Amino acid sequence: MIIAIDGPAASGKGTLARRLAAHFNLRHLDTGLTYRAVAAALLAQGLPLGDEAVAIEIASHLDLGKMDKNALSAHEIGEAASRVAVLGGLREELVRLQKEFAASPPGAVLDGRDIGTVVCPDATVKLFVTASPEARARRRTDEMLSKGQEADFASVLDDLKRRDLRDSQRTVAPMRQADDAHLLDTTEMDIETAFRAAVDIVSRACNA
Ligand SMILES: Nc1ncnc2c1ncn2[C@@H]1O[C@H](COP(=O)(O)OP(=O)(O)OP(=O)(O)O)[C@@H](O)[C@H]1O
Ligand SMILES: Nc1ccn([C@@H]2O[C@H](COP(=O)(O)O)[C@@H](O)[C@H]2O)c(=O)n1
Repeated sequence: MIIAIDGPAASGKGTLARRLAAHFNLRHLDTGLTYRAVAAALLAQGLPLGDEAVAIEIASHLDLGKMDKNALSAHEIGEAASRVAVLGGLREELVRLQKEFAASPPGAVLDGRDIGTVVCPDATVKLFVTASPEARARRRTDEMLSKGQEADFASVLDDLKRRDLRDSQRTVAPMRQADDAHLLDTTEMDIETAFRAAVDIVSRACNA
């Protein structure tokens, strides 16, 4: 079984993907980390984020099992990831790795922006998880504050909106809801309610 989850930044897709993977005994890949890992390596080497040849080289050596979520979670790395994510050749290389991951038994949950449309177009079930920009900014601000980081709601909201616009308007594999994806709007749902709704969608799709 493959569960494809897409949605905008801080919509809660990663939280749902992790919990669904545990619930259905599947492996999980946060594909955003692959873009973040490449962006972080370019930043660390002081190279321009548009250097596609080096970005592809970095991607070709990426070990999906060694991506450090904590180290890659910084706000500025998310912004840089969204800039490298417009590079078509880099996407080809990362999508190749992501498809390989998805193809290994016993199945997997992948979350990102183009899982239902490009990486796993034949997924067993697809979810497009969203929430209002304000709800997402509130969640991200609270998350940053709880980690002892500085966070200002208004600038987090601006950053989210800018990143969503870039992700949905790029030419290659823009973020969009696949035609056959189930929309899950979690604006008014807490994590538990959203999880139960997602399990319900997946269970019904599997029994259909
Ligand atoms: N339904 C919800 N209600 C309240 N908070 C939530 C909900 N879902 C997730 N959160 C919280 O919101 C924050 C963002 O969630 P998460 O990291 O899962 O989003 P994401 O879509 O994977 O983000 P990104 O695209 O940046 O990786 C986390 O702190 C998470 O605990
Ligand atoms: N399948 C994907 C996943 C991510 N991206 C880009 O990476 C950025 C960071 O992703 P997070 O999920 O960790 O926030 C994101 O803004 C996208 O630009 C992508 O293009 N495709």
